[in-house]
Amino acid sequence: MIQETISGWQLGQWLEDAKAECLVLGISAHEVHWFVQELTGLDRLTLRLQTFKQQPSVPLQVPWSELTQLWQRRLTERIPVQYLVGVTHWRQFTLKVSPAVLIPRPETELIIDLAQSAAENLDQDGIWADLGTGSGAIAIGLADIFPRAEIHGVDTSLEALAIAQYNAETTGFADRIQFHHGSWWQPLDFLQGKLTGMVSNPPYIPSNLIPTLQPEVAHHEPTLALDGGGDGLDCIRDLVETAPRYLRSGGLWIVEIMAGQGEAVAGLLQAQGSYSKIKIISDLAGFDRFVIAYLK
Ligand SMILES: C[S@@+](CC[C@H](N)C(=O)[O-])C[C@H]1O[C@@H](n2cnc3c(N)ncnc32)[C@H](O)[C@@H]1O
Repeated sequence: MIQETISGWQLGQWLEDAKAECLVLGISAHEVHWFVQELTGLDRLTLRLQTFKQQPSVPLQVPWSELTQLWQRRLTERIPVQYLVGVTHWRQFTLKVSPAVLIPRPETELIIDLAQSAAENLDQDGIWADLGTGSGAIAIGLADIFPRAEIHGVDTSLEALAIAQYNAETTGFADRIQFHHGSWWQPLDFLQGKLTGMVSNPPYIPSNLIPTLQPEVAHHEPTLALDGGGDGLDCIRDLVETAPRYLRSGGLWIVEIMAGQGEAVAGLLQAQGSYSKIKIISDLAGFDRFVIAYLK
């Protein structure tokens, strides 16, 4: 609901100041536009071309005082802008986020395309699982690319599952995705041997690295979503060991990993003995980012 307006000229002045503050703190100046875009009715092009400066009044979705206070919290507390505005954009979706969920990352968008191409010769109408669903992003992406598939999303966090459910509803996929509370496969016991594919972006950061991450991540994103134990591979080890019981023969196993973990994860899959066609896949920046395998 529009509660207030501000003159285009005043907004222009504020934007200039906010961008200068970003420069000092090493925050991308794009964030200011993104922040204003979410909290006003202005679109990206209008902000970039600054045509709003001639507008006598720009409508706001929150009072001006609240908008500026939120921005101050961005700068002083290093709260991610997505948590401040309550949404993020991921693939073609606008997803609700809160500090209860990891902010879905642009690099994770690729896992959906990978699942699609890796599943070309599989039964795409089958049953798919997104283990560690968080905001529900991957489950929603899978529902989108596999229009007749049955999707299951699992998380141990009830707060995350409430957000995932909300996102499934607002994106129109609620009837295609079932969310379950529990640890990895445990709530999917009834699907043993039936899964066409498992897609997961599990916690994979080594515990001792978490305090060294940028403050937006280390202080504000849920540790449950980040911490992969001593070497970062605790959850992945679990998924390597347990997935063969749930995947059907030929079923797909895809996991997001951290740069440098590719060889170790491929080694775990190899040693487990039930997988074939194990492949490490790099992201657009050229770092190990995903590992794919198929159940023999
Ligand atoms: C890295 S986040 C990924 C969230 C989302 N899938 C994404 O890609 O944006 C990892 C998720 O795994 C969940 N998680 C951690 N341990 C889990 C477990 N034992 N069983 C199920 N989910 C778990 C966390 O709550 C978090 O939502």
